[in-house]
Amino acid sequence: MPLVIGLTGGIASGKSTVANMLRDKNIPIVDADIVAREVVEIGTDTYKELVKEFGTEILNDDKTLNRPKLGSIIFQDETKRQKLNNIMHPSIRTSMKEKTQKFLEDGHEVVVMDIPLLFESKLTHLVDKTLLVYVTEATQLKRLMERNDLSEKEATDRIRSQMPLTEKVKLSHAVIDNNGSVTKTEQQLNDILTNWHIQ
Ligand SMILES: CC(C)(COP(=O)(O)OP(=O)(O)OC[C@H]1O[C@@H](n2cnc3c(N)ncnc32)[C@H](O)[C@@H]1O)[C@@H](O)C(=O)NCCC(=O)NCCS
Ligand SMILES: Nc1ncnc2c1ncn2[C@@H]1O[C@H](COP(=O)(O)OP(=O)(O)OP(=O)(O)O)[C@@H](O)[C@H]1O
Repeated sequence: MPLVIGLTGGIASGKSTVANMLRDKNIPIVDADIVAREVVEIGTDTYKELVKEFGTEILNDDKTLNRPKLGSIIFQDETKRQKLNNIMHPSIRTSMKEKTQKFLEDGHEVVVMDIPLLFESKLTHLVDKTLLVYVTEATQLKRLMERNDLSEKEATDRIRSQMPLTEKVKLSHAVIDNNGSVTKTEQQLNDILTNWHIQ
């Protein structure tokens, strides 16, 4: 029986780090953040709707999306973020379903969907198992500020725009604690895959 795993977490909790470990095991990953970039390439319907809603101020000189600018608008304004979600999420969802289906048709037994907003967007029906990458809020804040070069306020706004990771723990089939070393994270991942009879 093929298995679709929903890999989730919070912003900067370590989903990509775990996704890379799974990729090294030749498990295909369908990454929502990558798909979210594809659906807003210049000229797509989603791109046009975004410009209509938020104006040309969200574009760079070469007409590509100015991601830091759009991020600074939507992460400090819940209403605007909801508008962005309403414009982008349908096309992201459609594309993710198609990509996953394609991997299954190609004969892959396990496919991972990496979806940061798996619980917030109520997408759990798309997957068989949910795997959470958990960190404390202190670790999350520190890693997010460092990785994205954000102020504490900017990083906190982003974290607050998502369901608390402590809530996601209760909803997940398995949890990886990524507060420690990458090696410890990999050991936990391997144990979970063994439990799920994947390796
Ligand atoms: C606002 C955008 C342009 C900022 O781009 P940027 O390159 O700075 O960030 P990136 O795309 O790498 O996202 C980083 C993380 O932010 C968080 N995040 C992104 N969008 C949202 C959102 N609408 N609500 C809550 N958290 C979000 C996720 O944890 C994601 O992994 C971009 O995040 C985006 O297009 N967001 C809308 C699409 C979306 O909801 N993506 C989340 C996965 S479905
Ligand atoms: N166990 C760890 N120890 C130290 N640093 C880590 C660990 N895991 C991840 N990091 C670092 O924390 C940051 C966030 O990790 P990563 O990019 O994997 O998170 P993410 O959940 O995919 O983030 P996003 O959803 O925002 O794209 C990165 O800079 C990464 O190198």
